Amino acid sequence: MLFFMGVCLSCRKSRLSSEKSEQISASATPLHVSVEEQEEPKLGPSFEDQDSGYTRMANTISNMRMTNPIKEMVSKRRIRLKQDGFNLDLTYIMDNVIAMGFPAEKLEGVYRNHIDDVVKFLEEKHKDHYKIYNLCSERKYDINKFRKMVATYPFDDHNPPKIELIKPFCADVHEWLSKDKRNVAAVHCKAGKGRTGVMICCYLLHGKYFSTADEALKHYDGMRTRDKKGVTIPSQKRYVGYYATLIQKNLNYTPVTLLLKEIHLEPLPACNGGQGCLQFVVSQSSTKVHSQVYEVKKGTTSMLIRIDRYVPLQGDIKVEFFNKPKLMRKEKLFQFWFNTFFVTEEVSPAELGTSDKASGSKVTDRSARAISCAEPSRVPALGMKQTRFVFC
Ligand SMILES: O=P(O)(O)O[C@@H]1[C@@H](OP(=O)(O)O)[C@H](OP(=O)(O)O)[C@H](O)[C@H](OP(=O)(O)O)[C@H]1OP(=O)(O)O
Repeated sequence: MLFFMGVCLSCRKSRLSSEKSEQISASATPLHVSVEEQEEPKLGPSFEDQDSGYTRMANTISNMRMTNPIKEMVSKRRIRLKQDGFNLDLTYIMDNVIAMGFPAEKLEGVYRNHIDDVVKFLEEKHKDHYKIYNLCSERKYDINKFRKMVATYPFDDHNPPKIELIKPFCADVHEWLSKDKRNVAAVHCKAGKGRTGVMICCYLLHGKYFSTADEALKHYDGMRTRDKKGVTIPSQKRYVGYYATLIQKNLNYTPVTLLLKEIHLEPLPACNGGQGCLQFVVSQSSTKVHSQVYEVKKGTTSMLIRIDRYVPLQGDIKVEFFNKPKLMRKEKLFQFWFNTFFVTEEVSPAELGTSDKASGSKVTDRSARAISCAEPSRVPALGMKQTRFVFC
């Protein structure tokens, strides 16, 4: 069985939301200069191009003192680059591979890397030899600031990429880095931690810097964060593992169709004091393909969900579980991603027999496959949720 440890998705209380950021005084401007540095900072060329009062207010020590602590608070345990007057949420994972936070514009640049500071850093340190990889599906910026050296491989926050996105990304980075030994790849998403880590780890496997997903993840986690918690979401780690499998076994990914037959849940989410309604939704390519609601009786500790009409699934599959109390809004409990190509564990006749007995039907298919996933619940008290999907 596969067990993955991860952070609780619901513990996101320390977020400095964009709404909050709008309340920060416009005099708090983004600068790359550290608090310690006493001389007047030099700003990047494109920053100076902006003829606004906001820009003119930028060069004061008090502003630096104001913004760097905010940036440091927002970047939490990510390792920052503090060097030569720069103070950026940016880390070298390898000599030529950088992970960094979103190059933000306007007021968001007060609490994240300001795009002009990132431009200035890259122009100063890697002039004509940098290429940016934007992984955010939710946002973009003016690529002219980076001389149009920006490639996008978008996917959603807190989710793994589509499996088909990984190889082109790795091939692109590899081609770029192979062109000139001075070239660097600067990869970012929003925080430059989870999604960035997934893709960088895949590249580290692709480039044969590491041979297993665990080694690549361990390297990334240690380089990017002080608490060694870089890629923490189990589904994201699972996809790094998938890419490692493709490389280790020299496989070409091809979509595989499986029929979803059963879902086993243990322990059961104890919603509403042990009873309630549990809904699960299965999606493929962002389209809902199956949804069921189950009543959970008090004292039930596990559940075997039999799918009456087997659901054909192919490729990247997302399964979400919700607590759906009557007359109240449903609440997401946890979710998993897996890809059907990698569902290879054979189900023993004994396991099929057990689940079969429960339903009273007869199963003769011995080539059934299964995958077990564990994901932390979004409701912290519910802990890790172990789910097993059985296919035929
Ligand atoms: O792990 P956390 O709790 O720091 O979550 C990160 C988020 O911080 P939050 O706690 O929501 O303020 C963080 O959001 P903020 O930068 O804090 O707005 C990102 O969503 C980050 O994902 P990615 O690196 O952009 O793929 C998130 O990282 P992942 O959990 O997706 O790895």
